[in-house]
Amino acid sequence: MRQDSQMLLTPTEMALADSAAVKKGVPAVSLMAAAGFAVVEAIRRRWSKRTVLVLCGPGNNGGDGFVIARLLHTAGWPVCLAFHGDETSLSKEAMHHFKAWQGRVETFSDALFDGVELVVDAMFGAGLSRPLDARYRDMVNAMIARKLPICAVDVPSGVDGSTGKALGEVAPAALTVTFFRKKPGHLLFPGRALCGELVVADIGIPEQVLVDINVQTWENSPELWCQDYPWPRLEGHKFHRGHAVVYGGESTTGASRLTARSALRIGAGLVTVTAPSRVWPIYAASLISVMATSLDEGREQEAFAELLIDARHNAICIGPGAGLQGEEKVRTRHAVLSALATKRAVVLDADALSAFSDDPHTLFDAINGPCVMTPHEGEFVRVFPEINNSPEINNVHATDKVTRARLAAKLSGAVVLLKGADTVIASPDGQAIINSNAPAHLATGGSGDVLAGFIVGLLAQGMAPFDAAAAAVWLHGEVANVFGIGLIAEDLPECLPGVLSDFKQHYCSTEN
Ligand SMILES: NC(=O)C1=CN([C@@H]2O[C@H](COP(=O)(O)OP(=O)(O)OC[C@H]3O[C@@H](n4cnc5c(N)ncnc54)[C@H](O)[C@@H]3O)[C@@H](O)[C@H]2O)[C@@H](O)CC1
Ligand SMILES: [K+]
Repeated sequence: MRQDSQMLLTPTEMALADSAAVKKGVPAVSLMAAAGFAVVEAIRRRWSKRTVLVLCGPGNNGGDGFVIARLLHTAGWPVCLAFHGDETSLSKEAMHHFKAWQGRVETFSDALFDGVELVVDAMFGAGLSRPLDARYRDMVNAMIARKLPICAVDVPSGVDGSTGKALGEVAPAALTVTFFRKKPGHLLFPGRALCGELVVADIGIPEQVLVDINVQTWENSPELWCQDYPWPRLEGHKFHRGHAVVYGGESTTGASRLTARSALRIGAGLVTVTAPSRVWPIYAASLISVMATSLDEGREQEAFAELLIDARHNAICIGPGAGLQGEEKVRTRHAVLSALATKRAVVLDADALSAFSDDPHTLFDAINGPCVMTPHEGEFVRVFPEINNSPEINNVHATDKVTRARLAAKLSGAVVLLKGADTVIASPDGQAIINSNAPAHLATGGSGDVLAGFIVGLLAQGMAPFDAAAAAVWLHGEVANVFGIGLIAEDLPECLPGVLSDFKQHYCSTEN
């Protein structure tokens, strides 16, 4: 996966990009000037001339602040610049711009905010390595108390650009201007909420610097996977579009029915729900284009395994409504192991994951083929308890969602889709995608069942697990955006066709 435009750079990777640009002949002073210029442009597009306070920290984030103060002053804005740090430790480029500032340099104090209408937060960016020292913290608290609009340079001070974690109190920005590429911390919560509107500015770093940086994290977008999207082909027929099997349980039958319908809507040629014979009539009476197969009473496990002997059943989803009570749990576990033994594409969601909370390694050992796991945070903790105690993540910078999902993928051998407002999809080879298009109203009962259905439907059509997971998550979010408030899970598959045709028109212009 190379899609340069969607790459997310960690602060360390951004520093590599920065120094590679300097090696290629772009002076560091110019990069800083361009960064400051971009922030001023963004400010002037959003706010009319007003009194501005620019708070500058000790590193290059503060250096950008010196440029911003100078350019706003030149444009006739009333500007107050305050700096806290050791002047003699400024980098060469920051010193250059510090000297170019002709006005007064104020020391940090609460009184600075009097009469101010906009604050530029240029205290800390990529170089933040620990919670803020007291003087900076006081300014952050003052910003929070005054409720003034804030434009943050690179990230709101206190947000870790790599993890999105807040190292202490953070004043939320109305606008954040970052440079060259977004950082993971702009998309991961709470960072995402603290950034406000996010602008990415070109500051003259040549794109070629990315070739030597082994970027492993992307923002989800159709550009990452639209080339491999399995559109129906004229010469194809339903058997070419795969046959998904969805394991149906006894008590919550709606969940697997939603999954099955979603798999069909996203284009699987055939979808079968299997159900114990006792409850089969419920499925049979309520499903039309989805088929319902009855598993004989007393030999459900064998019957499910026998069904899977037919290799045309090329993608299997277990979890939604599968059941965890008594015998049901035994059957759920057995179904998971039978499905994995086929080495065909398998989606494991909800109960299929929780059923292995006592012995997750039994599950991991069985994964030897294409597999996508879709835990939410609670299920993740149950299935990957060791990750939460791992020494590898035993520091504040690493306990983020991307790191945990990556470790889980490596440990299990499956693509791990860790759900939430900032869903992360990680592959065992270390690649990770952060999703950013999900609206708040997507958090509704059954929406996870639909997501599992979208994934298994794409797997049935031959899409690779990492791409299928990313595509399903993006389409899921997009459908919710298009439908809007009032959405219930049933609406998701019904609203998918319109979203699919818009997506096809936008991203897949050549006919298949
Ligand atoms: N990397 C790039 O390509 C570019 C970076 N630029 C700016 O440079 C910034 C990164 O600069 P730096 O690496 O100097 O990082 P910062 O400016 O974020 O801060 C680093 C400095 O703060 C100190 N520090 C860290 N945590 C502290 C704390 N809690 N309390 C007190 N001091 C603390 C460090 O010892 C170091 O002196 C970016 O965020 C961006 O704003 C721009 O100038 C444009 C180009
Ligand atoms: K900042």
